Formats: sequence, structure tokens, C-alpha cells
Amino acid sequence: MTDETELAARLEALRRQLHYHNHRYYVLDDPEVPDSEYDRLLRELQSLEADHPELITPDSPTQRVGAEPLSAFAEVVHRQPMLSLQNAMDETEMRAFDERIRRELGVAQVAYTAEPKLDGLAISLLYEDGRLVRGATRGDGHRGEDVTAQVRTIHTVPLRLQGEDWPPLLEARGEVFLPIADFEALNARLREAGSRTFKNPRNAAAGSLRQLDPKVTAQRPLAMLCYGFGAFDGERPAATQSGMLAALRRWGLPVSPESKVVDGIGGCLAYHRALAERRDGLPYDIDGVVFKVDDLTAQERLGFVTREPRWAIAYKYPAQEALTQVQAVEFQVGRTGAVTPVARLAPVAVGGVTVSNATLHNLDEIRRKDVHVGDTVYVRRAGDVIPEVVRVLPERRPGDARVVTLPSHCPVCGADVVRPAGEVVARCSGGLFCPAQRKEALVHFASRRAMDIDGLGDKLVEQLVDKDLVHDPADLYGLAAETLAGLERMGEKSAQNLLAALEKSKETTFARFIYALGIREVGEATAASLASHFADLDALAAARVEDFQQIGGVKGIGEKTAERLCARLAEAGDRPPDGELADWLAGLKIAGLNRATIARLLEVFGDWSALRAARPADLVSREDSLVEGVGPVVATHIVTFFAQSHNREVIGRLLKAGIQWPAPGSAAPQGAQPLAGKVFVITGTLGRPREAVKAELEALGAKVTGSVSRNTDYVLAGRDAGTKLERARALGRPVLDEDDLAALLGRR
Ligand SMILES: NC(=O)c1ccc[n+]([C@@H]2O[C@H](COP(=O)([O-])OP(=O)(O)OC[C@H]3O[C@@H](n4cnc5c(N)ncnc54)[C@H](O)[C@@H]3O)[C@@H](O)[C@H]2O)c1
Ligand SMILES: [Zn+2]
Repeated sequence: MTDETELAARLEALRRQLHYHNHRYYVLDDPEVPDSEYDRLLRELQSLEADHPELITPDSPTQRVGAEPLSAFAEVVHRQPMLSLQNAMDETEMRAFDERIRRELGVAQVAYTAEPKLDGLAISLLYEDGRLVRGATRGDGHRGEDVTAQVRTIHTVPLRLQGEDWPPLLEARGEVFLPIADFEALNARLREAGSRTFKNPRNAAAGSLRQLDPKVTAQRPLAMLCYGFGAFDGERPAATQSGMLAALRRWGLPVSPESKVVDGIGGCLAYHRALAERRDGLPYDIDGVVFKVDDLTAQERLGFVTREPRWAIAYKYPAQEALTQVQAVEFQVGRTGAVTPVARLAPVAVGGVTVSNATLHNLDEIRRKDVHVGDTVYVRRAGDVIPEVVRVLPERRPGDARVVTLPSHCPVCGADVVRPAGEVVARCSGGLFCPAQRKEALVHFASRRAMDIDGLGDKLVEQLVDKDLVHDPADLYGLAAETLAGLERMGEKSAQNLLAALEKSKETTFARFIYALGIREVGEATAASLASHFADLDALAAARVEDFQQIGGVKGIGEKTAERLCARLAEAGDRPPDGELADWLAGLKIAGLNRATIARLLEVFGDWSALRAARPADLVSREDSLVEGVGPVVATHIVTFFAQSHNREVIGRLLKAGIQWPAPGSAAPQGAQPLAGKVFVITGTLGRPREAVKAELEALGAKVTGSVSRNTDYVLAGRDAGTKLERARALGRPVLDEDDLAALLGRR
């Protein structure tokens, strides 16, 4: 191949790619690659064309602005073309621009208007006799799309101009954009609805404005700011760009409050630098600063080139989006045991910093975005938002790309990783010994409502762990006075105090101890329920998930069906013959009661009399928690926790260190035991801590159990009592409130 054919092929390839990307960006509002990638291709084409001007074709992307208007919209021919802007990527290019302007104008210093370059899409607003008659997109610069109905839905666009001195015809130009927060909210909404999300606020703004149905546009919180004017009939109210902006503002058009006149290149650079400092905090995306020669006569003298005015420039900021490769996906374990995936990226500059990690949030997110190790991804870092993998380019996926899977074991400690059904977050179950969770576990263990170790707060835990003196709670009980006294802000005295507090903490209650273990979702109340349900720690540690649940009622029967069935049974006269009970029930044609359900119903309530005696609550299918607050998810957390041999080992050492609690019932005093032999169940919220009530009942000889059965003598029900109360009623067991109990004990 000769050099010429090679060059021609390259030019052709670049043009083809740029046309393709233009279409995705301008027509579909769904770019495949970030701007940095597009700009790289465009710059390559520009430099090849500069070296070989004879090869420039009129349809080359370097010769045009935007893309042709979408035929679904009516076409608008602009009275004055809507152009693009030349770019400066760095200070050198910016200085070169200023030098050229000064040379051509023959002046020593130029005044420029400066304003942020909002990243949205250009809009032309035509006002005739002060009324908005047309809104149009830029399109290819000559022909745009008529979006009048859509523009009318933008609150900041005035439908009528204010004041008197506006010209009979005015074309205002500005940028339609979507603030970052509204963009995030819009994407969240779209994601929830299962719709396609937008890659960035610019595409979201363009996609929202270019909706055939203006009702959709009306639901998108678009904003608009004017930065100039196009067609203008009549006398201009000012001789400068800034004066014209002031006039637009006076007529009620929104103009950027950041817009300002700066002097010379020094003023430009200072403005650019100052705005860069604030860029991350701005509520909208900007991709640079636009500088325009302020004097309108000078603008006219400078004129235009093919696709851009010669009197304006966009001095760009570093791109906030880039392409890079996912080199690995690692899992990090947080202080609370949450296992989160992090993408390790080939380092890439985004938004002015080098990014080499991006959070992937969780496994669902990885699946939704379909991220594989080896993928080329589109990363975005804008505002204060942490770098994010926006999407994958599946067409660039290498053959050896790997699917990401959740590790079965914690990468830090090796304990099982659990992710209960329906939960998004996966967690390490090695709470008591996982180094990642060490500090959190120790602080919790020592906290007042857990083991109540006075003087052992965050700061001290921090030191003990960082100095490698303590790895798990059991190590606390082996600390020596000399070791402690040597720590920062610890004297002899406080060391002695801490040792005393540790000693004192050894006398505890079963409930406190369970709570102190820091099992996921086992709070104080649940720990108390567990302590009253299980005889001892061994029983708790040996429990299986099923041991926390009790299946009640009849599977498949809901509340409505149960009520209807009971009503029909109550009004039924003759008892059907035993063998025909199933057919008879089917003949009732009760919704929700099919043959399979009937078969199960008869398994539980064998005959006619049992069935007649049943109340709706007895029939409704349910999975009761045997232990208050312990549903299937919490049960899974408890079982997995005790399944970790390291957790059990730490518990063993804690007990060996001397931690103990009174066995249930052992605290019973010798006095009168009016409740001897009575079986109580406590449910709901009582006026006093449940543990205290329980202790009192036990002191009076009662046995307190966790579930209601026919053997239950009394159910003590507090506020918001749930299934246990229902069950008590269904089984006809006496229910007491706290006043009833006091009366029972002869205290009232
Ligand atoms: N990712 C892709 O596939 C892809 C494809 C095509 C274009 N692009 C991107 O689009 C951009 C090129 O588009 P362009 O030709 O519209 O140029 P541009 O967006 O860089 O600059 C011109 C535009 O700037 C806007 N603007 C904002 N503030 C302004 C102000 N104060 N004064 C004047 N104009 C202001 C106007 O809408 C104007 O049309 C590049 O950033 C390019 O990377 C990306
Ligand atoms: Zn772990």
C-alpha cells in the first residue's frame, strides 16, 4: 500500500467514525464514547486535513456543526447560523488566541466577557413583538428542529418579554441544561421504571428537550441561561456583548450570574482559575469558560470561519468522562462487614485527577451494568460525586473477559460471606474476629448497653488495635496494667480503672452478652428475646434457621379467604358426610380455596367439628417468629455467625476469661411464689424493660417462654403486640395487660 492510499483510508475511517458518533450524540442523545475519545478522533482528522488541505471534503465532520435535524420535528431555518466554538485546551492555546485577537485588532489589551460554558444544548428563542414565537435547536447550524412546544414548558423561559425597549424581532440564544441533582434524580426514576438511563446531564437535557411529546419535557426540570443573541431587528441597545447581556436580563431573559467582563489575557486566566476552584461545587456541569470579545464592532471585524466565530473561544476544563479498562474487581470489607466491589481501573485522568478506582456499589449494580473484568468502561467524575463506572462498551469486550462473582469468603478474614435473600448488601459473618470490623466490634462490645466497660471508648480502641495489642474482644481481658499505662493519655490510675471496669463487666446478663457479640441485626430487644427463648448459649449456638420460625395456619390461605370460609361454615346447616367434606368445601366456590388448599386444610383441621371451631386467624397461612424480632433474615445472620469457628473460638475465650450471667430461674428468691408453675409469654412493648418484667415474673415462680401454645397460661401483651397476641386469641389463652397483671398479683 502506498502512503497516499493509507492516508486516504485513515481519513475515511476517521470520518466514518466521527459521523457515527455525531449521530449517537446529536440525534440519539446517547453517545457511545466520552467526549475525550471523540475529541481525540476529531483532532487527528483536523491535523491530517491541515497537512493535506486538498483532501478536505465538504461533508467532513471538521466542516460542519452538529448533525442534521431529526425529521420527526418540523424544520427551522436559522436566520443566522448557529455556530460552534473554537477550543483552547491549555494556557498556551489560550494565550495564542488572545495574541491573534490583539494583532488583528491592533490593540494592546482586549476586554472579554467571560462566563461558564454550560454543558447542555444550544437553543434559539425567537421573540416577535415581545412574544415567544419559536424555539429551535441548533441542528447542523443552518437547519434546526422546531421545539417551540417543548421550550414553552421550561419555567425560566419567558413567554413574553418584560419592559418596553425590546426590538420588534429578537433571537435570544442560550443553553438548555439539567442541574446535576435533577439529573441524578431523573436517572434514579428511569432506572426504577426499567427505562434507559442517560449518561450525563448534557444527554439528559438534550433527550428531554427533544421529546416529541412536550408533556414528557414538562416533567423534566430543565433550566436555561442566555449567553447571546442572533437575529436582531432594530437599534441595538448596547455596543458591547456585556451590554447586550444586560439588556437581555432587563427583558426578563435568564442570564448567568457568573457572566462578567475581564481585562486581557490576565483577566481571562484568573477567571478560568477561580471558576475551576468552584467547579466541583457548582450545581450544574460545565466544561470550560467561554470568552468573547466584548466590543461588538470588533466582533464584526473579526468575523467567522467555517464553523466558528473568530471572536470567541471555549477554554476547556479537564474532561469529566473518560474511557479506561477494568483490570480487576476487588471486594472491600467495611467497618460493619459490608462487602463492596471496587473496580481497579487502568489509571485515567478524569475531571483533573487521576482515577484508578471506582465503586461498583454492589453485585446487583455489576449485573445491571454487566461489568466484566477486562471491559472497556466509561467513567465519570463530576461535582462532588465519587468516580463512577457509567457503562460498559460491550463491543470492546475482549475474549478473555471474566464475569464478576461475589466471593464466598471474606477477603480479609476468610469467614463466610452472606447475602440473605432480598438483601442488596453482602456481609462478612466474622464479626468477632474480622480485622476489617475489629474496631467497630470492640467499640460495640464495650458500649454501655452491651458489656458496659467504662473508659473503653473509640480513642482507646483505636490505639489498642493500631498497636496490635487487641485483635478481638477476648484479648481485652488479658490486658496487663503496664501495657495500658504505656498508652497515650493513659496513666497508672486510668489503667487501674480500666482493669477494674473489665473485671466488673464479667458479671453480666445473657441478653447483654448476646447483644455485645454484635451479630448483624441483633439489637438490644432482639437479644433480650433470644435470651428468654433459649435456655443457654449452647442452645442458641446450636439453633438452625427453622428453629426460629413456626409455620402456622394453612399454606395458601390468605386473610380474605379465611374470613369467607369461616362465615360460610358458620351459616352451614347440615354437616356433610365425612367422606364428602372435600367436595363440599370445593362446592362453596370460595376464591382462593382450590383443591390443593382444601387438601392441606383438611390435613390440619381433620374433621367437621375442628373446622367449625376454627377462627379466621387459625386458618391464615403465616410464618410466625418464635422469637420476637427474629424473622428469616435475622435467623440467617444468627446461624451463620455461630457457624464461624473463629467466632465460636472467641466466645469460648470470653467465657474462659470469666464472663458469666445468672442462669434463668436461679435468681428466684426464696419468698412467696404465687406464680409457681405458670407459663407466661410476653409480647409487645411494655411500660418497663421486658427483661425486668421477665425477671420479676420468674422471681414469682413463673416460667417465661417465647411462643404461645396450648400450655401457655397467660399472655402478657403490651403495645403493638402482633402475631403472638393473635395466636393467643386463636387458642383462647387468657391475655393480660400490665394492669391486669398487677391486679392478678393483688397489687391493685
Ligand atoms: N461523545 C461523542 O460521541 C460526541 C459526539 C459529538 C460531539 N461531542 C462533543 O460535543 C462537543 C462539540 O460540540 P459543539 O460543536 O457543539 O461544540 P461545543 O459544545 O464545544 O461548543 C459550542 C456550544 O457551546 C455552547 N455554549 C455553552 N455556553 C456558551 C456560551 N457562554 N457562549 C456560547 N456558546 C456556549 C453552545 O451550545 C454552543 O453551541 C465536544 O465537546 C465533543 O466532544 C461528543
Ligand atoms: Zn471478614
